[in-house]
Amino acid sequence: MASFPGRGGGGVPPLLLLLLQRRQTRGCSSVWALAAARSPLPGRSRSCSSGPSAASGPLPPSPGQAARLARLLGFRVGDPSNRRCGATFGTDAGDRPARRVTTTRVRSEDSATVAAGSGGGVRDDSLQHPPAVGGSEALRLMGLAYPERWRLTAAVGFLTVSSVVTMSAPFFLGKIIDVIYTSPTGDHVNSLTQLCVFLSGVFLCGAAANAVRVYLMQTSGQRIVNRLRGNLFSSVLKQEVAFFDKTRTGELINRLSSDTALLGRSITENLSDGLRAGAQASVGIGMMFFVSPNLATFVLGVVPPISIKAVIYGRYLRKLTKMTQDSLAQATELAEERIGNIRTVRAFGKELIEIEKYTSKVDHVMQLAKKEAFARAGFFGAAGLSGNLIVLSVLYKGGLLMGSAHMTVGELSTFLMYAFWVGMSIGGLSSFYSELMKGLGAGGRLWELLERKPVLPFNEGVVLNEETFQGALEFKGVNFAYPARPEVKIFQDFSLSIPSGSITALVGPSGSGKSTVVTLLLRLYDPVSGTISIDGQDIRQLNPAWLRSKIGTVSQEPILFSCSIAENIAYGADDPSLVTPEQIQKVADIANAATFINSFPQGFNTVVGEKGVLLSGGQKQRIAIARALLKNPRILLLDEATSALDAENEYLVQEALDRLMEGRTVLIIAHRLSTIKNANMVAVLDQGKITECGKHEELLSNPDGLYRKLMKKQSFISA
Ligand SMILES: Nc1ncnc2c1ncn2[C@@H]1O[C@H](COP(=O)(O)OP(=O)(O)OP(=O)(O)O)[C@@H](O)[C@H]1O
Repeated sequence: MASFPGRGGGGVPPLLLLLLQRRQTRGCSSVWALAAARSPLPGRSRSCSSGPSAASGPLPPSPGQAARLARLLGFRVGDPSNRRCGATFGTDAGDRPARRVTTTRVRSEDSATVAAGSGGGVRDDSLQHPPAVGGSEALRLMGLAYPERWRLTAAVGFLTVSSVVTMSAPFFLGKIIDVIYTSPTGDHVNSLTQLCVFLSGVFLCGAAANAVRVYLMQTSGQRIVNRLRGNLFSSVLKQEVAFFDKTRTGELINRLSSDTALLGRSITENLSDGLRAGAQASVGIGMMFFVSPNLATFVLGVVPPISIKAVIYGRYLRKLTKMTQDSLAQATELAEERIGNIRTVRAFGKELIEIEKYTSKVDHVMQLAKKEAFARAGFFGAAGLSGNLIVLSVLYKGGLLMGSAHMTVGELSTFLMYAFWVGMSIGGLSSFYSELMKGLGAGGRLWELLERKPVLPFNEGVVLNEETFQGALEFKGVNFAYPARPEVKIFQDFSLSIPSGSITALVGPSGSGKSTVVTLLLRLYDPVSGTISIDGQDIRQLNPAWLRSKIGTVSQEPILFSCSIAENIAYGADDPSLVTPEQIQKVADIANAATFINSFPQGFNTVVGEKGVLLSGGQKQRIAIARALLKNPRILLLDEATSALDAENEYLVQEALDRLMEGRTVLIIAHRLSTIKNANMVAVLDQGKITECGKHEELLSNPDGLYRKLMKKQSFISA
């Protein structure tokens, strides 16, 4: 039987060797290097980091990005096998009975459409800069965690159990080493077995407690994030359209995906990691003093100066990392925009120029990354060296203490293990702090959005009597400028009266403000002065949601959502989930859409692709008309298609529009002579006001009128 060296014997105990090996296999060449490496560097992966912790990784792609990526990877966007909106229509799905169409309940699709269309442009600076982090932010964070208080309390309980086990392990392992080294041969087997069995039980409890803690923390974090995302999305969708004019869509998506995850993680997993690190660091330091005050004083004299240098270096690294990330973000932004608009890039033949632009951006990323790699290499080299020197000096000092019978081999092992834990925990604490600050910063940006009151009300105000509602429209002395460009006056003393049940054609030069009339009627913006009324009631008094439910719109290029044709049509109803396949079939028939829809293999279940990209212009128009028919609005706002539809398509769309217009108050931005001729009244818009108004023939008879000039320009008349 092998004999073990006794007390004060030379050589490193096997457990120590194991410990040293373990540290090295974790990719860090010393305890302190590992601790320091964990601490100051942003973007490092951390333990238990799935779920909300995904915040520190790359953002998940938006639906638009996903679709674009899918196309790049060779998937057909809209392929039923990878579609996202999966409602089936009629009995197409085999022998299953017809199912009702289900879509999210959102009112006024066209207001959403206009909102989406008007996005981009000026950045809302308030969303760019995170507000200063203060005590109120911390309180709000706690408020967010409040609904999860019982889960979190239980998690903290399990955390305590697992930490106690973790921190008692070195003590007992030291005892085992002493038993091995000091008990007489034969005797130590019993004690060793007993201690190992006991410790296995303790470790098992610790492992179970840790597993439950991780589960509780992760689920609580995800629940908080989900609640936060729901509230945020609801707050964003209720904002006035001018808000979207000033705020980038990407900015909002970032808030929804990244900031919410960061915040959720910060108050659950990160908090739990921080608490554990704090407790373990203090217990560990206490135990180091308990095991050997002499050695503990020596270690605490050596480590802090090295740690301070590591922190300073870490900050420099963090700055470099941020610069690299910013530069990468610019490259990604360029790639996203160009790939998203590949048709335009292709049409202009700018592929090579774009590749060059992207390459130069990526080269810049490379230069920064090289600098970062150099700094990181130096950091890890220095950290590894100092860590190893610390371990060596502790071993040297500990060896001397063992030689003078002030320490046993087990105590030295215990001491080293506690030192290891303290190093890890201090690293964890500094990482906790930086994550907490990130979370608080993200929180600051989120509160702003969450608490932002829309300038225009969303769903409050007067609702008119449905029975007597006529839908007569009137603009009186309206002055208007878009909030994003207040200095450009679009309307000045604009007045127009549209009797109920009549068809009014609005004509005017490009940019004169025809579409703006539609946005004002939908109350996407309020006039600066003057009134817009419906049945004599100022629309500012009306409930905007009710008002929009009475107005149907069909724009030149209707926006469809990336789900089935049936779902797109059902979107027009107040509650799409109540729409039956028969109703959809009926409006599709009236809109001259049923024939082409039924010619698709999937019929009404055909997925139309992002913004309806898989359909032709005329087909999209007819689906939009069917959607408007289902809405059955009293007032119709139409923007006639200018794009050249082929004769057949034009006839079908026109016939569908004629049916749609029957018995409603219609304002039509007219581009075709036949529409203008059939209108009850033609209004000519120029330089912010209505300059002429009357029947086609009356206006034509004015030789100096703008109307006549416009007709001539469009070759509707010859002289
Ligand atoms: N969201 C917006 N923010 C700021 N300015 C806008 C916005 N939307 C439109 N404008 C500006 O308002 C003016 C009127 O635009 P509008 O789209 O109403 O004209 P239009 O007569 O419909 O033009 P077209 O016949 O070319 O479609 C234009 O100068 C345009 O640049």
